Amino acid sequence: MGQLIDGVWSDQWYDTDKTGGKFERSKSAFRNWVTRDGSAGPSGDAGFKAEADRYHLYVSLACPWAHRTLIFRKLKQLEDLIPVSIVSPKMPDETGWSFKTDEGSTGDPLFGKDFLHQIYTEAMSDYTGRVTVPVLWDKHNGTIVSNESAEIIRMFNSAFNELTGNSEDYYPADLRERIDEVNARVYDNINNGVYKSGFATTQQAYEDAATSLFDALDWVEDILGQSPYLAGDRITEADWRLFTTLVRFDAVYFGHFKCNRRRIADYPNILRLTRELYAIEGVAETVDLQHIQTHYYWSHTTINPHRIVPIGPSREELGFIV
Ligand SMILES: N[C@@H](CCC(=O)N[C@@H](CS)C(=O)NCC(=O)O)C(=O)O
Repeated sequence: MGQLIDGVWSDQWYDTDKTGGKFERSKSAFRNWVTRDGSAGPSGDAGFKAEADRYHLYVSLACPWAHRTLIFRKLKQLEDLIPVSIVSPKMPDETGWSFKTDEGSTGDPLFGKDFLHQIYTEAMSDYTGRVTVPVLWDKHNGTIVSNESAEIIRMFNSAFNELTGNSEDYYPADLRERIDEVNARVYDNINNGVYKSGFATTQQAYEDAATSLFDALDWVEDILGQSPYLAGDRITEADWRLFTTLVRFDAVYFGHFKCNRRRIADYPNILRLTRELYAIEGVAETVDLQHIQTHYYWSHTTINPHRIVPIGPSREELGFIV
């Protein structure tokens, strides 16, 4: 996995030497917010007003973080307002994410670039850091609004409501404290926990991450035994943030990332939630198992040097379709 250094691509893998074999995720760099009237959001600059034909979303169908933004784009009826470009599922160290159409990318209709790192340098010519999806691009200011999925879904949740007429709220004021609390544990131990387990380079770091992951899944299973959703009786952001990890779990994290104490299919309540969310209109079409499996097994050659992509499982085998 490479990164940009002073605007130049460099093919370095994550350095876990300094952290005792532990994978540590770096912070996203672009942190502006689209708001209803263009005023500043919780971070970054003002000047990103919610408007039609202004923003463009770059995603990978394989990536759980980008997947959150695709789901919110559907749920909030933003498809006509915010077009999307999809990168190739293959992410080689030599180039990072690409727009190769013969590998399943849509290409880059906006700029005609070959690689996602060129979108980052289009925004900031001397950018240093990781080149990640999702990216929310602003055509008006010619820059990246945000490359932080947790914040992009909050923008999608409310900033465009007047344009779409959709006022569904997945982060309602009365549940915020509970949602934040659930998100914190789910992020650290589950969403990012699978990566900490898979990218660990010492036995101890792996065992610590995998153990915390399954403790957290047991905790989620308990919550879902008492209430239909993570924050009570309404579907919220907390459920969607967990969902994108759940739909990948048995297909890639169980094998490729060695998260193999149990499958999601072994947790009745978690499986029930996964199925229910999967069945919501528009959601199944955001789940692309081929991109998911190809990305992980093909791209991480330190874990899977021969790039062999397994033959399954299918949606039916995963139990998503009842
Ligand atoms: N904090 C970011 C993380 C995004 C992220 O790590 N995306 C991965 C794909 S799943 C990526 O693009 N990785 C490329 C890299 O780290 O070089 C977010 O949630 O938006």
